[in-house]
Amino acid sequence: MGDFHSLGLSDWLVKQCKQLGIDKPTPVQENCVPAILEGRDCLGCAKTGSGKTAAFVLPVLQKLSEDPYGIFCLVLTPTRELAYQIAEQFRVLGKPLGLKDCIVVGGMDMVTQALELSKQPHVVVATPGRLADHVRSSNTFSMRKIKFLILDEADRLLEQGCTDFTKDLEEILGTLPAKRQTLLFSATLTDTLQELKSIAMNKPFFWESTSETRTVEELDQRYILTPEKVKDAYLVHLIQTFTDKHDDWSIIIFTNTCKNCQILTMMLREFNFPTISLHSMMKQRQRFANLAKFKASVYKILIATDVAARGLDIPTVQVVINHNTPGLPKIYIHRVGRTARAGRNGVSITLVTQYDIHLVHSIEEQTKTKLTEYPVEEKEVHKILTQVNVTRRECEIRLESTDFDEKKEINKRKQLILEGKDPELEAKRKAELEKIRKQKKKFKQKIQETIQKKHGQTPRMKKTELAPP
Ligand SMILES: Nc1ncnc2c1ncn2[C@@H]1O[C@H](COP(=O)(O)OP(=O)(O)OP(=O)(O)O)[C@@H](O)[C@H]1O
Repeated sequence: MGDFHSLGLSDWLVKQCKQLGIDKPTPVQENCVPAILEGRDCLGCAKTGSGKTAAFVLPVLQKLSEDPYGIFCLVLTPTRELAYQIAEQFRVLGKPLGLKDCIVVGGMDMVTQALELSKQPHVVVATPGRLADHVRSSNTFSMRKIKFLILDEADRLLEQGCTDFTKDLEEILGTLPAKRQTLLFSATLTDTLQELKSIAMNKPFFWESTSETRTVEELDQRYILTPEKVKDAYLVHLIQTFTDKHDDWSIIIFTNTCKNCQILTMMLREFNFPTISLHSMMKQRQRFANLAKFKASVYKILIATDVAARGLDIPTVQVVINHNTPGLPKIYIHRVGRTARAGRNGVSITLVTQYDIHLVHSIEEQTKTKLTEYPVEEKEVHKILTQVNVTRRECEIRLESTDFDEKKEINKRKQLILEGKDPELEAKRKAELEKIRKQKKKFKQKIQETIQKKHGQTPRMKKTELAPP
């Protein structure tokens, strides 16, 4: 493995890297940096925590130092927290250049952002929705001369998930020059490769790590098979065990909805665990504040929705717990990738109910790894089961007495109006879809039960002896 000099980077940049403890290039950096410096478009697919951010930040800074102007580079990323993290890397590595950056994300003041954009920063780091708003409403800045377009977590930006970025992306791409370098990075590019190749036009350099597995070797991947009603008792037991044994560990718990995130946070606090949450129903300033407190280890436990699944780089995270089994392998890959980063060790534990076993199988198939059972003293879990479930119910009642659901409804209606849709019609359509979804789920569960009855349990995944109360 060479050093950063041999990749074509200047002394000042190599020195900046050293100051950050970055001495030797990782494979994604070693392969992508020279191609980018040659002027090629680039698609880089490497595992979580492998240094993809520096793989695009370093060559951009090198080129910027040779011909500095603004706006030189635009980085798009799916989440607001990630935009701040990327901007920070640019700022730290680009300090000797006097780099000016501008962060354009939703939930923050638009006028301030417009003012900053008009000052022609070297680098703009943005989430697509808010930048598209600026493109539509303002003519005080131009991206006609940008040299680099970077899509970080590129596959997420192109897929039509719960937040669909494609329209905003189209609008933004329309304001960029055709002659530019386009760099696309993610740990999971393969599903969207064809679409990505059409964005990166001039015969992109494609680099993918050759490893058979799609998760890192340093990650110990575990599961616990549990009935739904015992999940929370397992969670409390796991956290108790980890916090008893390790002073300096941080834990991220992923859950499926904002409401569940809120309830679990309340519940764990009742058990005196230093817990904080991160989800999209929170005000943006609160989101940033909570993340900062977690990063500073003021709180050791972060409960989050998938808004925190991608990109966040917090070295102290030793454990990731999936309170629900992710429905898609790639979500699993990004979630568990919040630990075991940059060569460190880490553990992931996925709580699996009998109805999620097929999801685990498809995760294993995609990641080319086997999850192994996490040993738990079931007697200990039994002891706290009632107390945990009563506490959870109390938290649910407390949350119901607040305007949490109402706020969610208002937010949704606002969003629909902004998208030019009729909230009433949408509600009817959604109710119909929900009915169909429930019927399908029931049918699926019946089939699963019949199969399990016929064939007995999957031998590797024995059902835990604990029964729901
Ligand atoms: N060459 C290097 N040597 C040592 N550490 C590095 C090197 N390059 C980057 N790092 C560090 O590794 C950590 C992970 O890097 P980064 O966040 O860029 O990962 P990533 O590949 O983008 O992961 P994800 O897919 O989760 O977004 C960061 O803390 C970064 O400072």
